[in-house]
Amino acid sequence: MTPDQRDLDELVKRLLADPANSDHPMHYALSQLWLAHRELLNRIERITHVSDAYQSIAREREMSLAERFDKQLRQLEKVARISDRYQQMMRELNIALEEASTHDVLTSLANRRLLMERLKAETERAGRLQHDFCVAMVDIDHFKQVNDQHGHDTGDRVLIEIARVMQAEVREYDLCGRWGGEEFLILLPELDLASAQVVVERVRLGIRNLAIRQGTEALTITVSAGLAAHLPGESYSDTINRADAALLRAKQHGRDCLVLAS
Ligand SMILES: Nc1nc2c(ncn2[C@@H]2O[C@H](COP(=O)(O)OP(=O)(O)OP(=O)(O)O)[C@@H](O)[C@H]2O)c(=O)[nH]1
Repeated sequence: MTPDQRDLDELVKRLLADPANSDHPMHYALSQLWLAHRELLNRIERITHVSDAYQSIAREREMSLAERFDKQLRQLEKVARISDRYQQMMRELNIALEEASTHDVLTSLANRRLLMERLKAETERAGRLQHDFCVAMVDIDHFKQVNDQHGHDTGDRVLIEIARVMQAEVREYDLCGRWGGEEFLILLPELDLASAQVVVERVRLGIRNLAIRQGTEALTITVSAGLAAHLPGESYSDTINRADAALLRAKQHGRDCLVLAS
């Protein structure tokens, strides 16, 4: 509708609505004309709408086969890209979930669950292939004092640093894990007691040499450790218990040392 038509429309509406014109002899005729006019406009609008839809369908039909094929191909590519992104997201989520369920959040070391799985597998392998393996229990000395004197955040930093040294000092196929609060377990496959002792001593001295910065001072942290070689036929819990008993003796001997299990 043009602006002039709109003005005329408004004027007729006002004239018909004005009570002063209700008795005018042309009032009835004008109102009938007005209704007919509105009806006509509505019909034109509907026809235009249908015609637009029809033209768009006709345009689609006129599209060449190649164009339609291209369009469908583009749509398929889009769906494939979305699906690729979705699958990548799912893969990343799975990796993150796997990592969270098998690793300690603070130190990123193996958690107790992963340690137990590997201990079980190693015990079975040792039984099958007559391989040796050793277990070391490593516990921070007087860690409560570190927390009490320097705060929990510093305590956490100490745990992270110790984990880093452990990882650096063991071999690639050894597994370090956080067994409990300030207690760590090192699984040393295919090593006899004497060779495992060398590795665990290296870890112990590496931790001792850490010198963790705390304000102007450098904290010296020591650990005590107990080491046990898995005996043929024994369960991994028994091996851990013997390593734990050796650790207790290390604590009783004044800490900062490694004791071999009997
Ligand atoms: N900062 C921090 N502290 C922890 C965490 N887990 C356990 N601890 C602390 O570790 C300390 C362990 O204390 P204790 O069992 O008395 O052992 P300790 O002081 O190391 O003494 P010994 O083992 O006998 O040498 C407690 O103060 C716990 O709060 C942790 O994730 N972060």
